[in-house]
Amino acid sequence: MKAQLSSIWNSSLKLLKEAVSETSYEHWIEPLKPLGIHEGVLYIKMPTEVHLEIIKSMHLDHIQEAVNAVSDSDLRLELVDYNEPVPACLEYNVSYNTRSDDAVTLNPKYTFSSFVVGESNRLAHAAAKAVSERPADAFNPLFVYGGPGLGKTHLVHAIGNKIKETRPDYNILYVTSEKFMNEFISTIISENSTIEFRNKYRTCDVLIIDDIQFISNKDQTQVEFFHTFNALHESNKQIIITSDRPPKEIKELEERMRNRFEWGLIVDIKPPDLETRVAILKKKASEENFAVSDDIMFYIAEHLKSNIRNLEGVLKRLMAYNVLMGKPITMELADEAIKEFLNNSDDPHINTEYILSVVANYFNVTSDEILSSKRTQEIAYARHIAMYLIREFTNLSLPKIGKELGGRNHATILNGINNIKASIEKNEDTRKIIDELVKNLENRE
Ligand SMILES: Nc1ncnc2c1ncn2[C@@H]1O[C@H](COP(=O)(O)OP(=O)(O)OP(=O)(O)O)[C@@H](O)[C@H]1O
Repeated sequence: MKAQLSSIWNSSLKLLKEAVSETSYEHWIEPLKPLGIHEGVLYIKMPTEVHLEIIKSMHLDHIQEAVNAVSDSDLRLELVDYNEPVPACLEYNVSYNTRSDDAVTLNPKYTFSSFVVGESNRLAHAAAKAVSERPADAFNPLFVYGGPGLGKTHLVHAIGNKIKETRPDYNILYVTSEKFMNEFISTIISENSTIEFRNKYRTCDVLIIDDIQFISNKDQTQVEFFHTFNALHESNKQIIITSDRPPKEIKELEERMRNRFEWGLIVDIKPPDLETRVAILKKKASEENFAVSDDIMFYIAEHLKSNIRNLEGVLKRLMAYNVLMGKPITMELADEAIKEFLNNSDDPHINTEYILSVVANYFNVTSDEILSSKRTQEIAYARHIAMYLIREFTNLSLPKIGKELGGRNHATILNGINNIKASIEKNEDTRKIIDELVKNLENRE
């Protein structure tokens, strides 16, 4: 397979050299690294974020044509971003030699200093710092949960990077639970590899396991992970876990596993507020030496609220437009880039009417009752929740929200929103209700 891979790639490079300009070839194509072929897909690693953007927008067709011309079968191309691990399907034959793994999988860019702290992630950040300073002593396990693209992986890599820096002799393993499962499956066929696998996972000093929810309905993998967890915990080694939800909401997770996750500290990361989103954008832009005006930063941050990966995506897209096509960064260009990244949760079509209907349905009342002047406790609470969600999901000003909510004044709306904000801080139930409603809003047909 390796011989086939290098022969296809080398022959493709020859064609590509003819097909594109010398500069493009040298800058963008030559540094690409073919990782492997699996089930008709050729995986190509991008050395930097800018390569990914440039290849996608300018050279993907060239590469596809060249690969088609030199291979017997149709191969689809899959671009692997610089910070993504080698796809699990290419990894079945990896050796379980532990020491080199951490260097490959911990992203050196994900550090505490590149992580922006705001209200939404303050506790998670503080806990992560404590664990990085006192592994296995502060909180064990540390369980970090939150929605997609909110910085869980970044934070746990930061712990790994910090420990690596301060304790170079530590053996740190970072793995997604999917990779853990794939490696575990491949051990089933040979006793030797089972020993190697257990050696690898049960003797490390720090195990970071990402997206644990993935193993929820995988019984055998859960059992293996349970024993791994016990072995590490008993020998006082640090375990760090991430998930898209808290342990009690992971369905089909064994009770004994759930129980162990609760031994240490469970912290969540919430979607960041506007100021934090702007601060993240500024940080990312300055890391790339990319100048964007404050107006445009705010504009992007106001439109993309629930996933930082999308914020970054817009910035990268603007960089590509700017670097490749020499386009000046304007509001219109930002708008164009934003449209490509708007997902349901940032969808401008989540409007007042829709939010009202979802909230009314949840509380088993009608939209009209929320709009009315009724003051029963339940309706007033539902009304405040609606105010809060409308503010979060739309760009409406307070007076506009007031107008759409039955002609209330802006002070009433502000009061309602502040009530919910305060309640989220001190009342677990309100936070849960908001989380559920956000899911309902995002999952609309
Ligand atoms: N507070 C932050 N400061 C700086 N960058 C951040 C922050 N939060 C997230 N990011 C960036 O957003 C991107 C997505 O973050 P990350 O991959 O850590 O999210 P995640 O929560 O693990 O998502 P998923 O559950 O989808 O895997 C990363 O590039 C990360 O650097």
